[in-house]
Amino acid sequence: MEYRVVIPAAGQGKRMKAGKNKQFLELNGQPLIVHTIRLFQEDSWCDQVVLVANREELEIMNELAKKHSLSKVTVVEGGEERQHSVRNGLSSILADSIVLVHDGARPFVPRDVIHALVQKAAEMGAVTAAVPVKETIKRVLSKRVVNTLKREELWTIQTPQAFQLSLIKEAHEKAQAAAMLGTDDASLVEWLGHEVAIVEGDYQNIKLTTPEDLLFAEAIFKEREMR
Ligand SMILES: Nc1ccn([C@@H]2O[C@H](COP(=O)(O)OP(=O)(O)OP(=O)(O)O)[C@@H](O)[C@H]2O)c(=O)n1
Ligand SMILES: C[C@](O)(CO)[C@H](O)COP(=O)(O)O
Repeated sequence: MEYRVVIPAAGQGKRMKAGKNKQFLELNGQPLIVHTIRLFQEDSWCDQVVLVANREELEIMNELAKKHSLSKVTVVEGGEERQHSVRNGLSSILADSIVLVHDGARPFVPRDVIHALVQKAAEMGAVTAAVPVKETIKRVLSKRVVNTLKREELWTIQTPQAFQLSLIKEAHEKAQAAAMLGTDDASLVEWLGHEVAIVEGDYQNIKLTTPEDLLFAEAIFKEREMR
């Protein structure tokens, strides 16, 4: 099977407090974004990697791709919010196909999860990786518990999310026209009224968001080296 992937990497990484875009943080000897791109560069099913970068980082991203022989990469400019960055990335893909959207900040997604998503998207049009919530989740207002949610119905949503290109483009265009902002791409498809399937992801598929996530990342690299 074939797919393309859009990788939004045009954030600021403010919560990481690294003083620079976290995509450039060195992890296990290579920048975070290089680890993430490699997942797709090395996957024979992947035809193209659309890397979305900040305007002032376009050149450095192109240089990184060249230096690390990431030949599938095309770099495009990002936007104000993640959603705008993904929309820009999608608009650079013309031929209808299966497209994945995957955060630049998630370097650990396993290949079998990627392939399961591609297959499910071909069948259903829209699918996201997710893992069951492990903790008890309560709704809280003004530091008072409102109620306890049914844990068996709660899933933590990850990327990749996989779509038929025409469907996710329609969702993004309509969301843009209605000024609707979602924290992920699947929520725009839900908002259109289209069903979104779940493929079981992986608890190691963390998003590097805050400084303690770097400790978890180091541990995952170590564990993988020992396999
Ligand atoms: N305008 C934006 C904002 C985010 N992203 C990307 O979307 C992914 C998930 O976002 P997040 O982890 O929130 O990254 P940042 O926005 O960089 O982090 P922060 O919110 O802490 O500034 C990241 O790979 C980030 O680079 C993007 O391409 N364009
Ligand atoms: C897309 C995402 O990674 C799914 O968990 C997440 O919603 C991104 O959210 P953030 O607000 O950019 O951290």
